[in-house]
Amino acid sequence: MSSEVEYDCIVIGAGVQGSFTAYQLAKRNKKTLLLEQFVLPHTRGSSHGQTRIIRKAYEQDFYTQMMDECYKLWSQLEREAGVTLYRQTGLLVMGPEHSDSYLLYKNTMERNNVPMVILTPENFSQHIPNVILAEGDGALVDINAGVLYADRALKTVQGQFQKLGGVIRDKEKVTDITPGPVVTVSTSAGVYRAKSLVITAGPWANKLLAHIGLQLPLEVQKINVCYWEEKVPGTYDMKKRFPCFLLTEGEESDRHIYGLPSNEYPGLVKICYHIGSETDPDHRDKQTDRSDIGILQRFVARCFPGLIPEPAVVESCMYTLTPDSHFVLDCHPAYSNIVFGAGFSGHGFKFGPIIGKLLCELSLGEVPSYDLSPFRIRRFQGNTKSAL
Ligand SMILES: Cc1cc2nc3c(=O)[nH]c(=O)nc-3n(C[C@H](O)[C@H](O)[C@H](O)COP(=O)(O)OP(=O)(O)OC[C@H]3O[C@@H](n4cnc5c(N)ncnc54)[C@H](O)[C@@H]3O)c2cc1C
Ligand SMILES: O=C(O)[C@@H]1CCCCN1
Repeated sequence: MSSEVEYDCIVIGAGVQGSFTAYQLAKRNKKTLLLEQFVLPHTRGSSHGQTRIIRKAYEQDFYTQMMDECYKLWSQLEREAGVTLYRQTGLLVMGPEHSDSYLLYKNTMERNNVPMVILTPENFSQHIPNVILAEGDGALVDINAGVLYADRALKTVQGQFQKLGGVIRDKEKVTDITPGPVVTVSTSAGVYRAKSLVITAGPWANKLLAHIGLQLPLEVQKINVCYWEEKVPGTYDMKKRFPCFLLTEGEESDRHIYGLPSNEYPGLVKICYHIGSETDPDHRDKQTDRSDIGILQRFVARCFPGLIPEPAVVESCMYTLTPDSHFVLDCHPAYSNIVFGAGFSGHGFKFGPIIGKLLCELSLGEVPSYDLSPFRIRRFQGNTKSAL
């Protein structure tokens, strides 16, 4: 079936970034088509699952500063749609008190006046019972951080997009892209044209970019999403405002750990390792490496005495990592009407509303609202393969 309609913009990929981009375009009265290879909703990419962390605690000013507006955009969407998408729990940041990473978090938050509480080893257990702070670790709480209801957020933003007249076509895999002043996009079911194109294909980014002669230095990893059972139900519950937590980066392998309070599966706390194993997104389930689970078991046994140190549920999700873990937001070097957002490196969900706004601005040829230099492809220098 071929369509004669010419769109202002086509967005490829209905994960969190593509859905927010499409929504922003529709808000700007642009005739927009959102294409998705799978039947929605699906669990094969990076945006599925019930919960994600939202926080201002970052090592870099630019992320902390973008989150100012981003919190406002999340609550604007909540009001517009009449749904709850965010719940405040706080985020506990723990790391060796004098390490570079821990100090970067602390200093960035102080510099940007992010509301926080610093916990001493003496008062830690009073505020955070049932967690053991490692010897020599500092601890602080980003007070306004919390949980985003991820699946609900995706459904909401896609619904708002459709209410604004946007068109979603799922179960349509993009198979070819022909650049030009009007871009032609072929799918498994049709051919579409638009003045501009946005590619937000998550782990499939390089497969899509290959059609337009571009390859980015991205690594796709499968993450084992582990849930751990409470010995006494309710000990680490979101309703009791048990916080999300993360360990700051460090040399030791057991530092790349984070968690969210029990919520989606009653009595189960989500605690995961922030490093996965390389995978091909079309063959995700062939990757069966579980070496991270041993690291998590030792951590849970040591620091979370109220949990059974054996995962009760293990699910899968994918990260798309850049070499510096910063996002890619840019225009194609040769075709300025093709823009892309990729490499969200396991921390992009909370930024969805801002990413949507920025990709919308880029696709309309406008000056972006934020300095995009940390996100441009020129930072990869020799790493970007262009066949042009
Ligand atoms: C375990 C885990 C925990 C995380 N925790 C957090 C967190 O706490 N906080 C946070 O902010 N972020 C977190 N993230 C990161 C965040 O979820 C991702 O950065 C974000 O979901 C990336 O969204 P995306 O839209 O880029 O990719 P995706 O959600 O993968 O969307 C891309 C879409 O493009 C579609 N697509 C691909 N190719 C084609 C094609 N040829 N034709 C049509 N459609 C196509 C795919 O099917 C997919 O639906 C986490 C991620 C994981 C995996
Ligand atoms: O984006 C986040 O906030 C989390 C931090 C820990 C790793 C997974 N992503």
